[in-house]
Amino acid sequence: MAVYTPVSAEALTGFLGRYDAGELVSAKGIAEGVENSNYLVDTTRDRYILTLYEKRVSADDLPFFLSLLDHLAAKGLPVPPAIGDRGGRAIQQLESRPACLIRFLPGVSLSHPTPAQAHAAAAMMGRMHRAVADFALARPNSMGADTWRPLFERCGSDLDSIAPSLRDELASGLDRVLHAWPTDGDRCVIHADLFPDNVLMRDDQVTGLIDFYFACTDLRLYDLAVMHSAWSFDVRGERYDLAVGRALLDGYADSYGLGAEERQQLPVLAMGACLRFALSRAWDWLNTPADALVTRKDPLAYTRRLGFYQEHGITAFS
Ligand SMILES: Nc1ncnc2c1ncn2[C@@H]1O[C@H](COP(=O)(O)OP(=O)(O)OP(=O)(O)O)[C@@H](O)[C@H]1O
Ligand SMILES: N[C@@H](CCO)C(=O)O
Repeated sequence: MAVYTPVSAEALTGFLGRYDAGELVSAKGIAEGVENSNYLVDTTRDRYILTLYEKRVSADDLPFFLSLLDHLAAKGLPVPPAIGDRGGRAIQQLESRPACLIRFLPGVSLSHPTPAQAHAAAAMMGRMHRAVADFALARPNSMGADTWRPLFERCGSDLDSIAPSLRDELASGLDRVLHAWPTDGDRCVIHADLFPDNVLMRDDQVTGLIDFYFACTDLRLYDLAVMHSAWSFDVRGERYDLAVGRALLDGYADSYGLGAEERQQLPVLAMGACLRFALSRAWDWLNTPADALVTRKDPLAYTRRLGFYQEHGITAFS
């Protein structure tokens, strides 16, 4: 569960006192998520999400993320902006961590998306890519292709303690993908982590896109490739769901467009996405203390997907 930083009732009451947000009624740690500490906060006025930013989110990046959320919300996308206190400040300190009070969005996080849900979510991604066309800020991808080999080297031979030959498998994947990585192609601000658990839905309607803390400027289609790798497989990465995979591409094509040449780039972009998540999960696997409250995510679920894309290439996207 992702509650790294406990928040005392006294500290939370003091924090809420800076806002026109009513009096504290209850606060519960949210089990989902691995990156930040999240609480569901009910007050006499409304329901909010309280996020305390942990290891991977730098306080220096928060203005970028919050401006992006404001920009998208102003364009009518269902994203959760941070709330300003009485002085208009959205970024606070709480229990010695940067913290924001965030608008609560309705809906439930998906665990097993249907094709109709995949279609709606990918169409929303396409809307998001259109909506950032006039967003002025940029942020390099802190988990972009240029970071994968250094991260692989930092994991070192310990990778083979996760699974025999994992190091060799990732090494050959990196050689293959980095050699073929596109140097051209549309770039824009992307979400970069649009997993099913970062989309809130009611039936087949998207009610929220959340967790923008990897958002960055990178290849636009890499965002779709991340989504394809995250949505189109069972959790262990063993079974590919053709109907969901197709629905993602159709949904994106309907709202943004997807040319034949662009489709050709998807296999290498998806293999890159697999390396990115296999490596970040492997790093966490090797570096999460045994007594941590967070559930480690399985890196092998992404090496299996990598194997699938290597085997099937463009046929996975037709
Ligand atoms: N604005 C919101 N409205 C409603 N629920 C939310 C909101 N933000 C977060 N949540 C809930 O909190 C959970 C964890 O949030 P989030 O995914 O942002 O955490 P994280 O630690 O950054 O996760 P991740 O592992 O996906 O990077 C979500 O799955 C969702 O259930
Ligand atoms: N969505 C990521 C966690 C954030 O990097 C994963 O499932 O590995």
